[in-house]
Amino acid sequence: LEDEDAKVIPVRVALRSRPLVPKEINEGCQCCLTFVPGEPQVIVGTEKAFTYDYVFDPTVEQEEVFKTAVSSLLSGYHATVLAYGQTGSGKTYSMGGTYTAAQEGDPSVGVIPRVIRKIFEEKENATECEFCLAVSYLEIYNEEILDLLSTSKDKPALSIREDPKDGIKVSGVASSFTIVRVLVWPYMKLFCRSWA
Ligand SMILES: Nc1ncnc2c1ncn2[C@@H]1O[C@H](COP(=O)(O)OP(=O)(O)OP(=O)(O)O)[C@@H](O)[C@H]1O
Repeated sequence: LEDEDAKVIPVRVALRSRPLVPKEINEGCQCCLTFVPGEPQVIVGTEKAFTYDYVFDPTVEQEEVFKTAVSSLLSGYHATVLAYGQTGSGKTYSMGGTYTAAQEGDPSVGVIPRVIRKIFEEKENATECEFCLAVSYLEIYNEEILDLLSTSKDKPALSIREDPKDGIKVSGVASSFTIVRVLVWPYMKLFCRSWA
């Protein structure tokens, strides 16, 4: 990397605030954040201001979150979308963790199904390229790595290793598939079931 490139931080942080859910409205809860129009800034209470790379207020829809967070999906870089937040804050909703095929085309669809759709659209357009697609699905819980696509009843904990040639690898991950889009949706169902 050139000196200038080395300074670029390859992590962008977006804050998403979800709308109040019916239970909160019934209990008389109120939003304690103020959003600064045109600025990626949020004010907590009256004076504590925080600035992020992006701020999505409660009116922002899934499409905009996806476009912003995953804009350069096929630009040739490894990419990670990490949802972080307290329980009930909207991680599963944002990531699309409750996806069902009946939701196809609905504005409420989250990041993961949108990424899958986008990859297959781009693949169909780039007829001059050869693609190899694979998917695996791991959960890290209590410092154990589990393969959520494993069909065995007692999922064995997997270990993570660093390979000098291939980098970080989870050994023993049995569930990598080459896939065509029609086969992804059953896996999405399996993802969402495992998540629940
Ligand atoms: N942007 C949003 N618009 C509308 N409803 C939302 C939004 N984000 C979250 N919700 C709703 O808020 C509730 C909690 O969201 P969700 O289950 O995604 O939280 P979570 O962070 O995954 O929680 P947990 O860590 O407990 O699994 C759900 O009913 C979800 O549908």
